[in-house]
Amino acid sequence: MLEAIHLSKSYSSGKALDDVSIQMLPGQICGLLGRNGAGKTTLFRILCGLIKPDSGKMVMASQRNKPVGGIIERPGLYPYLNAYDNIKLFAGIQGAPANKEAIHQSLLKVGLPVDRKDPVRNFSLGMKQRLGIAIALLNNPEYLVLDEPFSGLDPIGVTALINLITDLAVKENISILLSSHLMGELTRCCNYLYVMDKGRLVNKGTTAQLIGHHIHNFNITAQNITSSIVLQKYSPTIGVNGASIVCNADEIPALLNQLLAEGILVTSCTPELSLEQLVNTPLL
Ligand SMILES: Nc1ncnc2c1ncn2[C@@H]1O[C@H](COP(=O)(O)OP(=O)(O)OP(=O)(O)O)[C@@H](O)[C@H]1O
Repeated sequence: MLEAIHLSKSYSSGKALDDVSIQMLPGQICGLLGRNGAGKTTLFRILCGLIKPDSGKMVMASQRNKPVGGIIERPGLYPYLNAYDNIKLFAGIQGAPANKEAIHQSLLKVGLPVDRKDPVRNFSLGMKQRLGIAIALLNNPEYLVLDEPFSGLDPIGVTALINLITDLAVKENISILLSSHLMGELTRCCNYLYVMDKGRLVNKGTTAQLIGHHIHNFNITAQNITSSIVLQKYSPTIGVNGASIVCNADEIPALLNQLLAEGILVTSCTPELSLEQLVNTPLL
């Protein structure tokens, strides 16, 4: 387990981290949510050992030399080298195995082709993220931190990266911490969420707990939803293919049953996720 305990950090611009504590359990995928300037990157820099906190400490149960790997902001790649040579170079710098077999394994682990010979400047953003992750994994870390990994990716790229992250946590038993200012992506892959605002931790809990406590807007898709009587008690906003309602998450299962009994076939029911709700109504 990795524990960051009461971390604080100030810059000349002010306090970037104020008494922040988090935990990462083996194989857990944690999300760190926060608006721009919330302090996410500062926390990641401390976790990766790039800067020291003014106060607080990190406690890690690990036998490894370099237990934390990560990408802060963008993966730092050599754009004029191909993927193979990038890995070879970083493996050399980090003292990791740099033979052909090890490099091929690194590429395969993140779903990159082993035979692509052109420079990485030609790669899509998603491929560059994968290569960055391969480099972050060179020393077999137990903890991986990824700062804004979904930034700039299209929905297919986001889904592919979520699949890779989930695979790494399950198959390699790596604890992963991801940051984002968007809730949608994090709730799709994280078991546990931390919410930061102005350098402070303002909310935390399992993803299900946070959705259950804080999300009250739901979008229901069903073609014949306008004919529902039961939905009227929620004063729905009716759209072309569905309706939006405000209710508690624990009312949803019964409502879906009632809609089915009315002959309304719901094809999706999605919580409308909002960072504002998590920041403004803390659970801590
Ligand atoms: N090297 C630095 N020198 C001075 N101030 C800094 C430095 N790095 C960060 N800050 C300030 O600390 C605060 C937290 O910044 P940080 O980058 O950690 O937030 P963030 O949540 O990662 O934001 P973003 O999503 O915009 O990257 C901000 O007010 C920022 O301006």
